[in-house]
Amino acid sequence: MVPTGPRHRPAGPVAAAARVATALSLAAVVAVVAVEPTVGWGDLAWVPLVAGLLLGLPHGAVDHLVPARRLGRRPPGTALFALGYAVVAVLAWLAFRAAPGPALLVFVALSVWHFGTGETAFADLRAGRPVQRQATASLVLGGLVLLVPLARGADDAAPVLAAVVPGAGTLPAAVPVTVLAVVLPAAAALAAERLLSGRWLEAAEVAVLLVLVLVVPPLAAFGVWFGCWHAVRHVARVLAADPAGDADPAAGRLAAPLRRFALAAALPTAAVLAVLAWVWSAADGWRGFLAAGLPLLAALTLPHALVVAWLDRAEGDAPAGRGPAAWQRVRPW
Ligand SMILES: CC1=C(/C=C/C(C)=C/C=C/C(C)=C/C=O)C(C)(C)CCC1
Ligand SMILES: [Fe+2]
Repeated sequence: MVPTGPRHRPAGPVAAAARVATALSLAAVVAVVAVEPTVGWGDLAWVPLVAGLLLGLPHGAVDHLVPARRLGRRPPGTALFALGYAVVAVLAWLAFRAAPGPALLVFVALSVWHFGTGETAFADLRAGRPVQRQATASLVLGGLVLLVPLARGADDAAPVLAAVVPGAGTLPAAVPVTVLAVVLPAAAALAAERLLSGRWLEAAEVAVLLVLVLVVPPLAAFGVWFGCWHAVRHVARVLAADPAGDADPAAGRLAAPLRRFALAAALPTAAVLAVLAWVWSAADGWRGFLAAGLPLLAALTLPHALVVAWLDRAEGDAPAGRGPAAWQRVRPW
């Protein structure tokens, strides 16, 4: 697909998908927040976590097709790329098995970066700006949606972490306190900065996320954010890069691109679900399921984060109107 337009990628194909994704993600988060002061999540707080993790699975399922869609590659290139993707995932899984402690730290750091850059990239595209690197904002946003729930939910996460990293001691109590003391004021400052620069929707979103991570049981907060916010917004970007061209998404017709996405995502998602079903059957409750599933999640996250980082670079470096040559400069292989 060759982008067109004078200065940067037009909001066209992204705009409709981004609007729907914004509405869906905000509605889901507000609904989950509303449950807490009314009926309360109580003992069911693990449901949004596990459901959110499962719901979020397909968002990475067409990663192996993204460069092909962007660059118009033919199947042999795509097959090779999918193979490389799988090799990176297997290597990450082996690293997790060999050194779970350091691997978990790297996984959390990578996740903070991936979640934060996902937020800023989506906001840029939605506003019709080229994707820009915003390191501080990314760290703050990634910290807000992952580190704050982990810090607030340290007691819930402890048995999972103990199972993933056998023999590791408990985290000093100062760690979660420091995380909260740094990330929460930083997020409030980011909301204020966005508001002062006239980016009121982004400011409101940071405020909504602050309420989410402070009000809802922490791991449930992370689950709904992951499945209904991060994944939904990423899928919107994928729909905008629909292989059939810009016409459908640009005209706001999302059903056909969504169908093509669902078709392409079905097999990889089914394969991961089959592995997870086996993990669930062997696990003793949801904590055991998480402990066994985390290395798998981490393994899939590494190639996923790399592909999305490439996509961000492509959507920042290859502004519209420069033709395929501009895209070739940012080929991933
Ligand atoms: C450590 C830990 C968690 C961390 C999950 C992470 C870090 C998920 C990252 C996923 C990514 C980056 C997906 C890519 O799109 C849970 C399950 C919340 C709870 C238990 C302890
Ligand atoms: Fe992701």
